Amino acid sequence: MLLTFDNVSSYYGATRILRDFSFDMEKGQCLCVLGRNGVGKTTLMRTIMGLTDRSTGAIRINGEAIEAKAPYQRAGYGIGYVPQGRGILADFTVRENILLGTFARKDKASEIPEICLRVFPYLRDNLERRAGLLSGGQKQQLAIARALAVGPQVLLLDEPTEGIQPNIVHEIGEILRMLNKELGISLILTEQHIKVARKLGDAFLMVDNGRVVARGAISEMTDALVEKHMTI
Ligand SMILES: Nc1ncnc2c1ncn2[C@@H]1O[C@H](COP(=O)(O)OP(=O)(O)OP(=O)(O)O)[C@@H](O)[C@H]1O
Repeated sequence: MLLTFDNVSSYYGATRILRDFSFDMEKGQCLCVLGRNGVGKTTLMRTIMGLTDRSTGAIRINGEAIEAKAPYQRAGYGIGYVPQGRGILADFTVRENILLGTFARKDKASEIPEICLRVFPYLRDNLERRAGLLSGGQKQQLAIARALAVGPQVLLLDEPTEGIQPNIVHEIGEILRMLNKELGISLILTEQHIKVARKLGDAFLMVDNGRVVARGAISEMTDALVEKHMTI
């Protein structure tokens, strides 16, 4: 298994957000994490990276326990993170933003890895542009490029299509599909667009109130399940 969560609880202060959370995912899969706002999807991503205040239970990457590792060490296991809101540094150039991703690499590469620019020609042609000047879709490309600079075996994407113009949602979806199916990078994504989830996902995880309430192959994600756990 690429990633395993075994009875994980995760906390902000004394508040437990994830509750006895268990799942696993195979290498090469695209896993879609679904659920209403506030149920703990972002907290799941942050728990994988070690960014919540505290967690209990076991987290394994390729069978190796990482729950005691610091966030930068987890990145070194090949986990790239595209946070909600993207976390782009507006005053830095495109080049500088991508280079931030390389700091977590084990080989300490100081050049922009070729893959980042091959996937995103716009970024290749605008390396010295200030990142704050980019459009929403271009900033999302930059956040994905920065995560790719880690050299990831798995990419965590928190609402990659949020705040992006409808015509660009499709484009981001195509890029993610290519990373997953052609380059073999595993994906974990939270997604509000059920259509995008159904198109990209191999497996799903439905979350409600900090718990896994359903999981399985994406073909098993019925409309009834979506209705029950996603409509307000
Ligand atoms: N830094 C924090 N400190 C305390 N509580 C937090 C913190 N971040 C999130 N929470 C709480 O944890 C719960 C889960 O939030 P989380 O952001 O993981 O949900 P989500 O499913 O990703 O929702 P959204 O789609 O709105 O981002 C919420 O009740 C939220 O108020």
